[in-house]
Amino acid sequence: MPGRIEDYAVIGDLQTAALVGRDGSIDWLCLPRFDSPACFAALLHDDSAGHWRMAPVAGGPATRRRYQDDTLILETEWDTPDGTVRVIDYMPPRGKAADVVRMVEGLSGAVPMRMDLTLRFDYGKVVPWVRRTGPDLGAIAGPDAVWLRTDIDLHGENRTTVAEFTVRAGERIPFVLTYQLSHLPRPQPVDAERALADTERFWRDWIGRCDYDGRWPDAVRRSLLTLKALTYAPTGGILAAATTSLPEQWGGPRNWDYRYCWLRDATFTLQALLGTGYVAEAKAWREWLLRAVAGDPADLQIMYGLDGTRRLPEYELDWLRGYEGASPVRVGNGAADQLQLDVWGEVLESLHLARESSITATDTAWDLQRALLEHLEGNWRLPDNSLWEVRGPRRHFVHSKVLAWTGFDCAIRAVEQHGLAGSADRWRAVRDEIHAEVCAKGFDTDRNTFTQSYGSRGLDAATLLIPRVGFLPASDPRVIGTVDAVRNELCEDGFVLRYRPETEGVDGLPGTEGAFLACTFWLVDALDAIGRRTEAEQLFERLLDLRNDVGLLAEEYDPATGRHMGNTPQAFSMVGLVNSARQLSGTTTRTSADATQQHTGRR
Ligand SMILES: OC[C@H]1O[C@H](O[C@H]2O[C@H](CO)[C@@H](O)[C@H](O)[C@H]2O)[C@H](O)[C@@H](O)[C@@H]1O
Repeated sequence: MPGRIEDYAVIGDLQTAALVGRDGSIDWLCLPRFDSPACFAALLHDDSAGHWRMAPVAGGPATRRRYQDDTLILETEWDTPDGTVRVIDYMPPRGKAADVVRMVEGLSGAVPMRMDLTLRFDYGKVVPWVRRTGPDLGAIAGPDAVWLRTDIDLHGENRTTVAEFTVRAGERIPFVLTYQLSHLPRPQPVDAERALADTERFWRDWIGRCDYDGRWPDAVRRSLLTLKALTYAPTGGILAAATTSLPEQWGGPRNWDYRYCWLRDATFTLQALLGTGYVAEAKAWREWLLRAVAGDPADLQIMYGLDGTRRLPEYELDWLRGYEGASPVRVGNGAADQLQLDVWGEVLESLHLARESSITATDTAWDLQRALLEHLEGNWRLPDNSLWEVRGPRRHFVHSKVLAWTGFDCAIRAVEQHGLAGSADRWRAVRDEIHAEVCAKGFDTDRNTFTQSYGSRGLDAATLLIPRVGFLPASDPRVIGTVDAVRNELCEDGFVLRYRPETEGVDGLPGTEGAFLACTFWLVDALDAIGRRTEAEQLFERLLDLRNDVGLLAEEYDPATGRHMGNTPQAFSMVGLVNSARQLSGTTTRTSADATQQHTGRR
């Protein structure tokens, strides 16, 4: 059975990622890309949907686990009555093929070990043919082939490949699993020791470029490494998370596929990367963005595939029970076809941010921004699905309008501060109109808080972002009132819900969900911005305590059970950690909000 969501660590090669449980089982792996069908899908069913366990014969959770320094090399150790053993898991930088290496190292005594390898292609549906070919074991079905190379004897048990062996102190026994399209020749397996050194060098070089010198450096570096692991290197696209359908509600049906590039999530990620020295990643993201959104601005999508693919049809995998029975398991994401007005603002903000930093402007980027503004000018009055991608009726969401305001604000500053050509006067008029409308229709004067949508009684954690984008200064009583309202009415045990789903049935789904970790980081930032530093720090420390043993956060947290919920590891959450740490450390924040504050003398 799959472990708790917080039991999983991630390893990856910037094209895909595997989740490794505390019991030594890889329960999630899509090959060859993040968004390919999984060949290990036990996470969403049970072992029979594919898994790869490497553990002492007695099994059970590891005694301790850690990443090797600032790398994505995972070390899992068991102390057993026979001795101590370590399994080192890593995915070397991608050469011709994807490799997962599991190196079993004896630390003391002689530990009896067992390996169980159950390969099931197409998310657990397809049982491959498994054949021994020379030193390799090949598993082939349809387009896919996976090869395992090891010197240890293998045998079959109930459609699972098993190895039983003993590892003695000082021994290192490698198992190398390699993916290849089935019509291609058997791949050259990597040399496990050399691949380990290459993997270590890659991550050390990468983290060596980090210029973060604020507080909580270990937590920030681990978050950055995780964000990098969620980057699809061939295109520069940034994923929301490595998994699909980990539930936001025990038992479902709030289960979604996050293995795609959301413009919103990636914009937040870009801010975290740019603010910590990773300009190359930000450049790659901008180029990805320009390619993905090329064409008619009316066709801008809120999310794309890793390579900019537009069609992401949502369907259900009815042969999988779902994580702890939370069904359905979904692949694809219907939110791709939604109208979410904030995305125009976020794209404009991220391109502005790139311009404000050391990334050279291009004519193409400015042409795109002008086209997006033109579209937004004609459409900002429409109701939409909001950043929360509600599946209920469209509404006039306050956050969507605020982000539309942000889009115009960024463009006006591009003209005023960078001398770019544009209709600043017209944009100023639209910006002011949006501002006036939001303050008139989206603010509840009786309760002194912004609401989720015009005329609604519901609250929305996204209104915590109002001071961040510079829509109102943090000192404005309406901002302070909103922060207090969120703190008092939208928190469970101090952790922030996105909104209360039960209010007005806003998202069109049954049931409720956990606390949203990104929103809780936004509360940290907002508390700090309004001068309540101690409260902000206390909440931040509580969030740090929610990280699992290897520093990862899923999307949500359930205060009732103390468990992670939702897809993992999630960029939104890890970004929240980085940005809050930066803010509480007083490190320079290159967001447009800062530019606004400098520009208008606010704060
Ligand atoms: O709550 C319903 C929606 O949940 C998902 O969206 C959430 O995740 C996105 C990726 O991190 C994020 O950008 C968005 O703001 C979140 O609400 C799901 O992808 C949607 O299909 C679903 O409607």
